[in-house]
Amino acid sequence: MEWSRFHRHKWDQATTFAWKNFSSAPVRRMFSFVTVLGRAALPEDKLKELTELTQEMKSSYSAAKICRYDPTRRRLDNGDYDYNADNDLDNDIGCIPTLSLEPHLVQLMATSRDPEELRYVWRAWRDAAGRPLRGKYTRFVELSNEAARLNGFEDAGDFWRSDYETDDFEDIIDGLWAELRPLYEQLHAYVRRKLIEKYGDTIVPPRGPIPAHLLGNMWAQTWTHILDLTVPYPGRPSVDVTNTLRRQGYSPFDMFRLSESFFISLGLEPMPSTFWQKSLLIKPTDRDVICHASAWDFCNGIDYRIKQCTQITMEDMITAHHEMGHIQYDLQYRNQPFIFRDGANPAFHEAVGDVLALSAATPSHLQEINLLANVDESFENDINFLFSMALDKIAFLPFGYLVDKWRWEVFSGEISESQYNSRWWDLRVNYQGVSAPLLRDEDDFDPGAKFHIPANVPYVRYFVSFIVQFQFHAELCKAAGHSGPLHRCNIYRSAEAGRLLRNVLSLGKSRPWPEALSVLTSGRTNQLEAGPILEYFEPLMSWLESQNKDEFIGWQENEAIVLGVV
Ligand SMILES: CC(=O)N[C@@H](CC(=O)O)C(=O)NC[C@H](CC1(C(=O)N[C@@H](Cc2ccc(O)cc2)C(=O)O)CCCC1)C(=O)O
Ligand SMILES: [Zn+2]
Repeated sequence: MEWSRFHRHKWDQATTFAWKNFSSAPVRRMFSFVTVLGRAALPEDKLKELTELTQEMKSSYSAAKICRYDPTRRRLDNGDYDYNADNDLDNDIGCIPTLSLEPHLVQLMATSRDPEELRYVWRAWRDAAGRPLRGKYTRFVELSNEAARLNGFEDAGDFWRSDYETDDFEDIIDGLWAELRPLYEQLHAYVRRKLIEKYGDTIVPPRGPIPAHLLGNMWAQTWTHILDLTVPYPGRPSVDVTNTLRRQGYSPFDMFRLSESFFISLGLEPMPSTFWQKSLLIKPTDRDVICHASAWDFCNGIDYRIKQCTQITMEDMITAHHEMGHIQYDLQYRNQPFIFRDGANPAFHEAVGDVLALSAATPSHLQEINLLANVDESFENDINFLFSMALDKIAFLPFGYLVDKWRWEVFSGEISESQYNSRWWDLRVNYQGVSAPLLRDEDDFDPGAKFHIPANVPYVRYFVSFIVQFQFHAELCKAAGHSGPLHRCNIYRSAEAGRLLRNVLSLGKSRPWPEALSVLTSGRTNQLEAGPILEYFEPLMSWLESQNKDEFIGWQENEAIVLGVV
């Protein structure tokens, strides 16, 4: 409470100045930030309630566990799992919940190929993590909106969108999605066909949405874990180097050192020594921690840490780059005035690590660091690589878009409490072409089963990051003197690329992000553009269109197969 009283005092002081007509633009900019108080603008008792609510939701989500799948358990006559059936543990709740999201359920959703087990895990997680939050969330929305209004915003969504400093932000996002949707639909149609080959068309509808439990991820947000079921040209060296990492005895520490060496190769900052002493890179066995990876700036120019329950997988190697990208950005703007020590906009902060990972994940780079046997640059290998990148970067786009579309509409009141779950599934079907594998109703709270909703972390930053990171990639590749297809570019060891990146990141939030984009592109543009990501995936797009020529592109909602319907 101390901090908010201090903050409020500064706020009272700052708001007494007629700062809006100060002559100096940087000073005006500083005042525009320091006068936004956020939730501390609430009266003490409501601030306390909101803080406690957020904490309760976060810890409830992080502690959620489910029981092991038991195929022998009785079934209801509609084929549904009987959650109340007694089983050999014959205690009153029928089982002891022992499986947590990380690493157990992440692993199960990625590796199980049993639709029944997947459907059980998918539902049990939502029962354990989402349902209990429903009531709390409504009160949370009320208090968040009250705080936003005290800061002069319409509602909490308006407050969040103000980070992008443009009043037509939603139109910009809609426009980018419209440009990228055709590529997403081609990928969706191809993956659906492959899943029909695996599971049959009684589970996967040939002209309908894909059931969410079959896509290798608890939220169907990235599809990299079903690469084995969908890879265009099987039997070639896999770009998923998980097994090689394990065979070579990589530790979590080694994976973070690998990521750091990429940053250093560009002339960027090494991790400070305290980073290696104080980061938590392995899930502790003696206590419950919030395993959702995170990067922390302790705002003293010395102490920076990552918390990640690291598994030895390619996914976690990429995540290590992502988290270290946050720390690198923190380091690059540490000499800015405190109020400017932030990303030019939230998406920039999310893009940094992913930009380096775009180079680090290339087959040529993986060969260079002995994680991949010699892979010839054949057409088939190119398509396999682009396809695996699309399962991450393209599959994610509609999800990255719809999470905050849902939240903005809840904050604005367009979605009332009685519509939380039905509107969530409207968006999931319309934008993602993904459906619930079993009947859902308003006792469920499926949005709550995704970390960022109980943790109150905005999400559209990832949608924008997945687009802007390709703008960064294109410009850094140009600076590195790359010629040839964009997807083969690897900026490793390029001092020129490093210098350009440093020029952008060191600005922090001192200039509006269009100016940072202008620095990145040497004045060519200051807008978010889908061109680079479309250029990167162009070879895959034409290949998919030829593969899909007899395929039904898109999905019809009424074709959805929803089990649990008698
Ligand atoms: C103090 C604090 O909170 N710090 C911030 C960072 C900062 O603001 O400085 C922070 O650490 N945020 C945590 C969050 C973690 C992750 C995440 O949530 N990812 C999204 C979306 C996504 C999916 C695929 C992908 O390749 C990239 C992103 C998800 O998992 O749905 C999980 C692993 C990856 C990133 C993060 O690092 O962004
Ligand atoms: Zn991030």
